Amino acid sequence: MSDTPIIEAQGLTRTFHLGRKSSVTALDNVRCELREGTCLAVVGESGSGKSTLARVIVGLESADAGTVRIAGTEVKPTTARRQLRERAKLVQMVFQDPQGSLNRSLPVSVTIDEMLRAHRPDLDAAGRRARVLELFAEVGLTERHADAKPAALSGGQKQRVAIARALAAEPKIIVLDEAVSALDVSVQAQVLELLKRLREEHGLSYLFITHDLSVVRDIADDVVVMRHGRIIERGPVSTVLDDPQEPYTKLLIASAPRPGWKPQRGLRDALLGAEG
Ligand SMILES: Nc1ncnc2c1ncn2[C@@H]1O[C@H](COP(=O)(O)OP(=O)(O)OP(=O)(O)O)[C@@H](O)[C@H]1O
Repeated sequence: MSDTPIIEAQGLTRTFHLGRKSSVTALDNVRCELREGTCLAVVGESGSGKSTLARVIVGLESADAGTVRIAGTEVKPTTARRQLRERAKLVQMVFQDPQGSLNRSLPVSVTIDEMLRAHRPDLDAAGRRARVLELFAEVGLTERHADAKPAALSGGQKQRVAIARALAAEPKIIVLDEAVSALDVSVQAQVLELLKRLREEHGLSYLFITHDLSVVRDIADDVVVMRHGRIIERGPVSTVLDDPQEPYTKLLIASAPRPGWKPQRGLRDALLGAEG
């Protein structure tokens, strides 16, 4: 772990105009830092701006104001192939639904092969095949999985393929947007263990978007809490989750399911009305 930021975002603001009179400020003067080799979780209710923050940070979305520096270099949204490739070398994204990067009529290894064609021009077809199998082994899958079509794999296995695909670019950072949210609890725990191991082995840094506080406790070092496009609380996970200062964070924690938890009537209303 280190204190050197690998991502530094400052003053990020993004407003979506929905019509002549209506608009949503998805990001409102957001500042955050991801320290190299650590995992920063971004939590908050649906619509609080988590995905927009992730998309602006990786350059998929533009900001109206503010700057993002990755490994010391400012990144801007671009459609230029060369710049996109350079960006992808630094930062990869894994989404909630791995299906998006898989072609249902082709073996799942094809998605990794495509990534290697883009990022490892030094490899010929045999070299890429060997690397594909190495990457599958790294995420706990076999040659049989590599040659299967998406429909033959479980949700957890498809998410492992998505992680292998991200690793194929040999990035420094992986942005995971609700990447374990669709998995059932035991599969989720296995994928989280895999992510922890890969972080150690490859010295990766994670920006981890989630609404699930138990996942935050499991994998993250630091956390930022978002509400209405703003970061309202930040700090080490144990400080923020064990001793929250903001009423909204307290309600977020109180409303999170845990063993013995019973839903409380009106808690969500209280959450929505809490002062941030
Ligand atoms: N392309 C877009 N066009 C219009 N509004 C958008 C767009 N993207 C996001 N928004 C709005 O910006 C706000 C923040 O959305 P965002 O997806 O970042 O939130 P989130 O915290 O990731 O939510 P969720 O957990 O449901 O994915 C929401 O009000 C959303 O409707």
